[in-house]
Amino acid sequence: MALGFIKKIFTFGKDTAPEQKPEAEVPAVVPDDAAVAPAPVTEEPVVAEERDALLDEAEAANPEAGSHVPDEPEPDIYPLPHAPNVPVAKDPVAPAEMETAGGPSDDVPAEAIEDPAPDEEPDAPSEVLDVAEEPVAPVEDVVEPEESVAPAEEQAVAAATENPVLEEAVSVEPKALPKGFATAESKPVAEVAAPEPKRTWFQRLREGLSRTSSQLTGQITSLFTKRKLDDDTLQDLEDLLIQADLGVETALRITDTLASERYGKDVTGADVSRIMASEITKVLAPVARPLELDLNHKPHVILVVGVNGTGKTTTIGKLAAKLSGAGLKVMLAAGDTFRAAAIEQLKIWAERTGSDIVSSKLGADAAGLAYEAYERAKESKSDVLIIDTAGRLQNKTELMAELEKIVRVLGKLDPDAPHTVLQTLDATTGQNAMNQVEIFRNVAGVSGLIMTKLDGTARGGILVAIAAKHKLPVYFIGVGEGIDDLEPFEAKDFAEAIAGVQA
Ligand SMILES: Nc1nc2c(ncn2[C@@H]2O[C@H](COP(=O)(O)OP(=O)(O)OP(=O)(O)O)[C@@H](O)[C@H]2O)c(=O)[nH]1
Repeated sequence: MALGFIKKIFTFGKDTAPEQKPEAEVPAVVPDDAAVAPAPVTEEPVVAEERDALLDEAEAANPEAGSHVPDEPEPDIYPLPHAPNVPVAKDPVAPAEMETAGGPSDDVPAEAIEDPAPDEEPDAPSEVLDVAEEPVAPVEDVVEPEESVAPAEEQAVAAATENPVLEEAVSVEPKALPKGFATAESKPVAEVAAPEPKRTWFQRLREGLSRTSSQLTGQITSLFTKRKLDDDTLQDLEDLLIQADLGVETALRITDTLASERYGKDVTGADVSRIMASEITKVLAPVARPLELDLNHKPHVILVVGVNGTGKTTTIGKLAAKLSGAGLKVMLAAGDTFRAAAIEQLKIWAERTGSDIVSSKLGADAAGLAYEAYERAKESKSDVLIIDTAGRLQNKTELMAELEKIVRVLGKLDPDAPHTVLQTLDATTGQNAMNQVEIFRNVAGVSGLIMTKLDGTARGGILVAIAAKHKLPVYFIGVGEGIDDLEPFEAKDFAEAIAGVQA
């Protein structure tokens, strides 16, 4: 086992092991032990100049972007342990609790950080701007110089060498990706842990989609009761499928196949469900793909976008847990500078998952924060940088312009960055998800999707219509609020759940 890897794992000391419950107060994100506290964030003049020039250039390209935020973000970096085999806490604080626990910062009026409901249009509150324009408070969280970490590191290495349990714990290959990810070189994904009993999440998926499936199968059964398959029943069936959000294209695939097999004959609900499942699987199979990481990039940058409340921050936490659990060094960037609670929430996820985090003040320039995060991730040789963004509605011109600016700034740092632009879709949304994909695809170049909340009262049919139209990869599905409730997307499972076919 490489000594260097052991050192890497224990660089930040076991005092900050991820099992620790986060304190209610925000500073709990930073290790208590002064010996592992982070180094003061100092801005090198050359870097600052380059950044400012780049941001100015990006802003000149689109003056609307970032015009409401201050020029100088003040990123704080919170190096946290990233021991790959240290189990992460199973039951994260529910985000609602997190918001309460973190609470708004004292200097921010409560109304400035109110989370707009998903369907509301979040005007940038003037209070947020006021806060952004206030003199910047001194950096609260300080990074300890690297040298001071050495004794703890040595102790940890010694402990690992003496302790067979620890030694075993650090012996897993750091680059074994979790299920659902792949690298360009090796598409097949190695499973790093025994899979959870499939029943658990699959059952939740089925329950979530049961509203769609039971309604649909009930209507189909009554449609074909004592009726042979003719043009009228086919038309009625097509209407039902379209009402279930499956889209015209897939509805026609299903009715065509049914007609070719059983025209003029008796048809049962089971016949239709079987054909539905089969045709939906054909539509979804090409998009059920692993999230491919190009680890030559260091960092591989994942930008996470989507409408408010679709599950961006939670999904980032779940992804970070999978990646850091597999030994990858992960950095998170709290680019949702619009909402104080979102920053606190991401800090908690960083601590839980042993990821590093870069954050800035509420209302800071998100593109500037993305720039800083990239630089920090590069310096610290992070494998993956995941950037959270403010939830925004697609009709908010200035907010969408800000998102464009983030993409442009990252592109200047690495022409291929962001390497993945992930959009989260809320499965309870229905048809509106289609518009969301169209618009975010144009603005941010969305390269893949994650559908969340499939454990709720989901309306998953729209994912089939989106797959048929956009053919964007669907990497994972969210089936709960917990850290492990993110599953690789499987076309057949999903299709059968929608069609109400028994597994
Ligand atoms: N049941 C369920 N809830 C989820 C899932 N994913 C996220 N949530 C919940 O959805 C709510 C919103 O999630 P967030 O991660 O805060 O969403 P966001 O997109 O970051 O929201 P903004 O910060 O407002 O833009 C939270 O209560 C999450 O716990 C999921 O897969 N299932």
